[in-house]
Amino acid sequence: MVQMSPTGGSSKLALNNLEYILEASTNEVADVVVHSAFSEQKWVWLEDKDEGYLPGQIVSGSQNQQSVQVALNDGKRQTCMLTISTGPNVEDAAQLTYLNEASVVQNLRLRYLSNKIYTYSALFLVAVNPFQSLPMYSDETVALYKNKRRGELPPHIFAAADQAYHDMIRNNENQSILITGESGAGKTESTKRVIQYLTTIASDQKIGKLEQQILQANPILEAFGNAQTVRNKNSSRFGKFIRIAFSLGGTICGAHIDYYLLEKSRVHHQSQKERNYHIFYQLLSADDEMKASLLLEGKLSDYRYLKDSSRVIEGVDDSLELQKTMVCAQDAFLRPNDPY
Ligand SMILES: Nc1ncnc2c1ncn2[C@@H]1O[C@H](COP(=O)(O)OP(=O)(O)OP(=O)(O)O)[C@@H](O)[C@H]1O
Repeated sequence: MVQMSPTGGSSKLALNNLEYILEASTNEVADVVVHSAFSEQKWVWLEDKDEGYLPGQIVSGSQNQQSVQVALNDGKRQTCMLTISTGPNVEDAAQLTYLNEASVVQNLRLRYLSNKIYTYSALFLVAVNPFQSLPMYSDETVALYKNKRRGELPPHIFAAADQAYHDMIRNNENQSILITGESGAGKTESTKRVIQYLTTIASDQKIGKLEQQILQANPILEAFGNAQTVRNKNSSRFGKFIRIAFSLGGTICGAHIDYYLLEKSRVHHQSQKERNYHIFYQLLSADDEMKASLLLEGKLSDYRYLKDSSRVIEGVDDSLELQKTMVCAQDAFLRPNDPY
């Protein structure tokens, strides 16, 4: 039974990914607390003085309305008034009082809206793609996160990289960082930030700009393994396993990139809004001399594997990209014994 009381009170309800405060009006609910939806059927828990928690189901009401009707299992219905609250904002989703999909998503959303794109979820770090350049990856930020314990500073990809580095040194064990997410989520960007962090804190100054050397392999890998898709104009269509080797003293002494699972079917079929691998468009944008040396003739529309695809990527000049690929390829051939 739901207790009725003449005094006012407030309660919380998670609905449609928003957290509401339910306010009891004077002669309605008082100690009724609706905590959270626990399924997509808008089931809610109602706190009850005698029974603890009672399951109820929202039978009418929406975000735009002032109240919702909650049906209890004993057939009674209760009207609850709604006020939208801003909801939780915690650095670790594990700290949420009510752990359900709605409150986790709402927490990520609120943090994202104030440019806090990183949030812990117990052992994991969740990154929300900001799709804009945020001033959070400077050398000063790297220095700030160095040797810090988790929790001392806000969640950050640098904190994850620092933890892996120190666990390796402390336990003398190999460490792995798994970066996963759907296409366009920001995996490649996160990988670059991990490399940036490790090469900054663990490089021997005599060796030079390690980060640049490791990332220098990117143009050639991306030319042959990346393509424009509807989700990401520079989507990696292969998996990458990057191994960074450290000396016993903790400085980087080598790096190796393994690749796997190239999306081969893209070579012969692309949808109209997507492209084949960048390299094809880059080569066809080359000057006449280079095209002749590669026995390339004609335009994109003359090639069966390219003519039905999207042609250009907004903001990308394929001939400039070709130059970067060429520099990268020449570097690789000119320095075959370079450990990096
Ligand atoms: N932390 C970030 N800061 C700024 N922009 C970002 C960040 N992460 C991702 N982006 C933007 O989102 C775009 C897509 O990210 P990215 O290429 O890393 O995704 P991905 O998960 O590797 O995708 P795919 O699986 O398709 O290769 C990037 O080109 C970049 O513009």
